[in-house]
Amino acid sequence: MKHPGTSSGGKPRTPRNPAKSTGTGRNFRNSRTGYAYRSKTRRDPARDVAFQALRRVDQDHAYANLVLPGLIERARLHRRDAAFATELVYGTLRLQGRYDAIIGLLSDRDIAALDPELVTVLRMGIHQILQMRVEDYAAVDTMVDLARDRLSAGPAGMVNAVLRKVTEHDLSYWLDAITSGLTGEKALSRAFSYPEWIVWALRDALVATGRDAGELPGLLHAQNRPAYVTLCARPGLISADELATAAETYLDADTRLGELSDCAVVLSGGDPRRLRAVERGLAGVEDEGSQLVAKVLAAAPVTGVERTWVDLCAGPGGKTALLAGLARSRDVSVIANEVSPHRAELVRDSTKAFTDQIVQVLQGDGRDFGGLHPGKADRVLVDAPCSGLGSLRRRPEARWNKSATDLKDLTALQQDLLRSALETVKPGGVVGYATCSPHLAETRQVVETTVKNRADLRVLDAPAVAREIIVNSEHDLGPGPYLQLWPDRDGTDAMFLALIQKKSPTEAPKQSETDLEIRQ
Ligand SMILES: C[S@@+](CC[C@H](N)C(=O)[O-])C[C@H]1O[C@@H](n2cnc3c(N)ncnc32)[C@H](O)[C@@H]1O
Repeated sequence: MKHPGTSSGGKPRTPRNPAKSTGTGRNFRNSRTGYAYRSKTRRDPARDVAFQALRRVDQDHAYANLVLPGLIERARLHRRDAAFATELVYGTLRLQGRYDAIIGLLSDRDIAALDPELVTVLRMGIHQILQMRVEDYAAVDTMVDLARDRLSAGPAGMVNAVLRKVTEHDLSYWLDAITSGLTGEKALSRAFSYPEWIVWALRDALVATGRDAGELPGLLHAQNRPAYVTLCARPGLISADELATAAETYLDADTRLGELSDCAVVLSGGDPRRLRAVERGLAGVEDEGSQLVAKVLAAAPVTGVERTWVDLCAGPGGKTALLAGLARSRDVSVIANEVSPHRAELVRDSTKAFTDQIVQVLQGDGRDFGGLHPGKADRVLVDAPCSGLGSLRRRPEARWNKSATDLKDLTALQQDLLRSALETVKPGGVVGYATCSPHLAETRQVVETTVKNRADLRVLDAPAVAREIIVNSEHDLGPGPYLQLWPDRDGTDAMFLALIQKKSPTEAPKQSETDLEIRQ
């Protein structure tokens, strides 16, 4: 099979593969992840930090993005080493399914019978050899040292033997080897390192949104690449241009403005927390797809004078803060609701640049909100808790922590939250139902089950609303009525948005308008 980003054929690899990617990709000036053999000392600090982080994720089910910064800080890694450790951790986690298949070919024991710490070292080594700009000898030697240091001499010998065999061939050879005899989704699952149920889910979602199943490998590849950090310049507080200038000046980063959201500033690198605008809440880290979801909801047609918007599942508050900026300019206030006390605090922090008159944060179960505040809001956002299959670029371990059975509870919760939102919105108002997952069970099926037989509701054409406000009006957002963004097509997380309007009382309900075709 052909795999994006690899050369064809299974030739023995040259000592240094110029096609190797750092994984950080697209032509920004200051990419600094190139990293060779750092020292001859036993414990290479960057690799040791990566090992510890990977063990915490494996053992304690920790989130890489939460444990890694602390480990980097404690080890006092410099910027280049920190970038190396980050790439090693994220890349190893994403591609561990592929690497486990290679280990399976090279080991005489089943991978489940191997010491998990040894498996971690092997995965790290294979990632450096096949994916990173690290010389083979450096990858092998440092991993042998790490195994000797963290494990013992026996496993170090196995690390040496396995990794040396890996260096004998290039990525293309190994992809052919691990997919030999497999076809279709099984082969894609192996090669691109996804659980098979996710491959099927992404395929079904692609096809349902009018795309070709042949685009699936490109999507899987895109979800394996790290996402650029994107900032949102909150409307009325700072402009995207001002924010970009600040990032270039203080982070020494290259920037580009968004193609979809006029608030978006994409960074080539740098720690955005160091920006005063971020510290003061004038801007925040937020994927362009998430920004677009909030902006499209704010742009949807509603009737009557607007007073209140509600964000039903607000934590940690990225979309609330963007909505607040837009609401302020229209003399509207925002109520942000969040069930988790900790995340409600995060919403307060995200919206600290706005007064209490603009944003009020409540802590409570969103499922009860509609019953408590019926007809309260002109616009309601339900950014529902979901499987997160659309943000795998940012959550490297997520694909391994979720299972298809998790979806049952999630979709029940999503339906309850959507029903509550529909109670909260006043006639003539609009509910935006969003997920950072393209899974059909969490997206259109939730919407279609909920609006079925409700003559008082209509589903609006979300891509049509989006087209009116996106920066590049030529950008193809696919057919409506739902907006489904894709990392490979749009460069965003795979966010979903449905806009549902509650008809105003003067409108005679027409049953045909809600007779959506439900796909089983
Ligand atoms: C996808 S996140 C929302 C992200 C947020 N809109 C943003 O842009 O920062 C979903 C949120 O829903 C919250 N949540 C889960 N169950 C909830 C419930 N029953 N009521 C309200 N919020 C809930 C989660 O704690 C989580 O913070």
